[in-house]
Amino acid sequence: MYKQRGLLIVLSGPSGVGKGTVRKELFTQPDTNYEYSISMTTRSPREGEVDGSDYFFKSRDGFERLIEEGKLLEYAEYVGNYYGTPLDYVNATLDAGRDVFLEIEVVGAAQVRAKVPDGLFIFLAPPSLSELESRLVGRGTEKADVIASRISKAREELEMMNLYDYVVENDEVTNACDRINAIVTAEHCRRERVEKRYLTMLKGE
Ligand SMILES: Nc1nc2c(ncn2[C@@H]2O[C@H](COP(=O)(O)OP(=O)(O)O)[C@@H](O)[C@H]2O)c(=O)[nH]1
Ligand SMILES: Nc1ncnc2c1ncn2[C@@H]1O[C@H](COP(=O)(O)OP(=O)(O)O)[C@@H](O)[C@H]1O
Repeated sequence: MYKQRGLLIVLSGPSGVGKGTVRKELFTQPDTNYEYSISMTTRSPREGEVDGSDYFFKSRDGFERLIEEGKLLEYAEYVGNYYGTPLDYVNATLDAGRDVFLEIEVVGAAQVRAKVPDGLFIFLAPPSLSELESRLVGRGTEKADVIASRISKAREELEMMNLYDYVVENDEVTNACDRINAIVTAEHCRRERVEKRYLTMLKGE
């Protein structure tokens, strides 16, 4: 029996643009139907971050073992730390027909694009480069040298914008969430139309 898999939604964009903020806001909305995939990382936890909730915090050896065992859908090294998406969780959730939401950087997103071409890829863009820099500085979670690396990385990351299905500006968090929800709803409608067409064709065989 034909069963529609869940939709893989990828939210990506430069560090400091507000991905985490927008994602957290989306997941507080009662009608949000996506499952958030918690990533693995070798980065140290920030104050208040909880293992298994914000990230699964891993040692470098432990992470490299996951890579060798093929347990990651994608991974990337980002400013000195590994980040990656657990493959089994994503597959099991999609197979159960539920949507999965990934919040990842651009190199990993490109790997997901190659493996899951029917995913929905959304790039979160800042209103301007200077606003991006002031958000990174204003967050105050990194030291000056790390902020400088992230800002220079952000310039490269912005060049990847044209590889995405949609670009959403994060001017206000609520606006960005509304735009993302509208895009996901439209994608569901499109997929339903395609599925109906397919099932009608099968019946007519
Ligand atoms: N490729 C990849 N990137 C991830 C993953 N999880 C988080 N990231 C990205 O890694 C970058 C650094 O994350 P983090 O250190 O938490 O900083 P922050 O997102 O800027 O607060 C961000 O761009 C995240 O979106 C993942 O599983 N895979
Ligand atoms: N729309 C917005 N307007 C102003 N500040 C924002 C907005 N979205 C996020 N921020 C702030 O920008 C900083 C970086 O946001 P964060 O979600 O940590 O970014 P990312 O996860 O992309 O690195 C945080 O201090 C956050 O409060």
